[in-house]
Amino acid sequence: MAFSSFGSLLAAAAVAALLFIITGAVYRVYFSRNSHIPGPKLAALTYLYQSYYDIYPYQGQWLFHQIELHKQYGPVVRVGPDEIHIDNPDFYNEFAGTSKQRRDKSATWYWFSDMDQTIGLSAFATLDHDRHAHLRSAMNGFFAKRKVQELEDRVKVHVKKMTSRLLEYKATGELVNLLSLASALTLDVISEYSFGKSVDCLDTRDLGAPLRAQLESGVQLHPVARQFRLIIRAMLRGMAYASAKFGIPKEFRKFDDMVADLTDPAYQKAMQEGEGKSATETSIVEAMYHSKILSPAEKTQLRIRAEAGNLVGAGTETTARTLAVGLFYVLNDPDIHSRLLAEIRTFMPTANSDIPSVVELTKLPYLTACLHETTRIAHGVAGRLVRISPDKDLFCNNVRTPKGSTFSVSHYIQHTNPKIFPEPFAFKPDRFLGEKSGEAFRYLVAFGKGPRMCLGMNLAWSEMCLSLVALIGGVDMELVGTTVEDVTVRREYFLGLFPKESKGIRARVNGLQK
Ligand code: HEM
Repeated sequence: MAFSSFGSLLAAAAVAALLFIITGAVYRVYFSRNSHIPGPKLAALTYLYQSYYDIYPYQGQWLFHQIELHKQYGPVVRVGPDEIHIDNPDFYNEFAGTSKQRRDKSATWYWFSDMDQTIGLSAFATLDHDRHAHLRSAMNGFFAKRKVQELEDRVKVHVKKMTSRLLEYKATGELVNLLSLASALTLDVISEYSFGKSVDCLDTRDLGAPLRAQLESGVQLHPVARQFRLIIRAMLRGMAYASAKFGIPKEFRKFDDMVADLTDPAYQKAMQEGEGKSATETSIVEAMYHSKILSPAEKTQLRIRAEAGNLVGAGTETTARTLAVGLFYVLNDPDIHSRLLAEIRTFMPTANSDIPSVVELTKLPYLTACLHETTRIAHGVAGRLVRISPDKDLFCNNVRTPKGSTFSVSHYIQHTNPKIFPEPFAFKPDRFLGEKSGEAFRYLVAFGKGPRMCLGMNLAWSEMCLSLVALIGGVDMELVGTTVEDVTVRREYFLGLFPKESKGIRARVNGLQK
């Protein structure tokens, strides 16, 4: 008798659980705040729908699936239980917000937010609009145009080293991988900017390949961590604990450990300098330590380390990929190459001449157009950018995005819109020249807009501009066994990755440029 009543109790509990799940599912799909938005029912039901394209059986394919969804459902699509994706270039400013139009970030997407580990305490990972603005204001000055110009000679030192390094390939006859070279440069520059000391990848034989591999495999964790947020957060915390307590498993924490090792001396130096130092700081660690905006709790070594780590993550592959893709397209088209070289020669008469300043180079219209077109076609940030409007509903194509809901846009989709950028997969710098260029400029958003736009835009521009001029003006090289496919984004992990089977952007160096 007791057995049978226990059995009935179990059965009743199972029925109740099932009813709960079914009711929850029906509510999610048909009655929740996003139920009026068109999209696949499965996506409305569970984020596992995204994982199918992001993790298994497909990998890094969600971006491309979104394009298909827009073809089927229109410009506003429900792509998750609480996520809406928007493909309407005229909506971009609404998406980005302003200092007064608040835009939070979503905890689902920014799974690492608030963690002591990784970059969780950085401004980038801060969900709340106002708190983000406060933390970011302590770094704005260091990345402002004037400060980047002031520190331009530092970038030039690395660019010159890169050029010399490239010329060494002539002597050995070995092919150079231009993406590895560009990544070495950007890592060297951003580490010096962040910590006051470069990691000097350009001095290593493999151009810092292990460090790059860490960064590339790190980004591939994101879709998994978004889906299994709690598990991955717990694992990372556990690893940090195990690493601190037993010194293992360090393998998984190389990047964090490297950032910690680099932050420490810069932080100690700032501490020794004491409070109230004037604004002549030479690293972001120092600038933040001496910031008058941040409170002592916001200046702890742990938090400053998160900011510095984020800068290394954000400032390396984005810029390196963009630069390498730009180099590919220029070298791949003899007309573009000779037109650009002729223009560079007006400011840099020989391969051995000094590299002009970015301010001077801004006067070269074709170079500037090549750089704009490069940022469009390279997709430095290919994945969707995600926001929440906490105070107000937003409207796009008469569809309401409820306040509090997560919504996203994708630069890749905007930059390959054929109505704005005809023949979007062709490299055409001329679209950024002349009277008809207004439209292209209006919709070019490579660095984002609004309060959360790229912090490192001026630095990235300076690195790319000086490098393109130094390499095209200084080195005679040709592509070998590299096609457009090798620079085409085929996998998206926020960064746009090239095909797995690609052998890289390879070039032969013939010597100094004529
Ligand atoms: C071509 C190169 C680059 C591109 C295309 C690019 C693009 C972007 C984009 C689109 C965002 C906005 C992300 C979002 O809305 O969530 C962003 C944010 C950011 N970028 Fe860049 N970036 C580049 C280079 C750099 C460099 C060199 C740095 C180093 C300082 C950097 C640092 C950052 C930081 C710190 C953020 C977060 C800003 C915030 O949340 O306030 N980026 N970048």
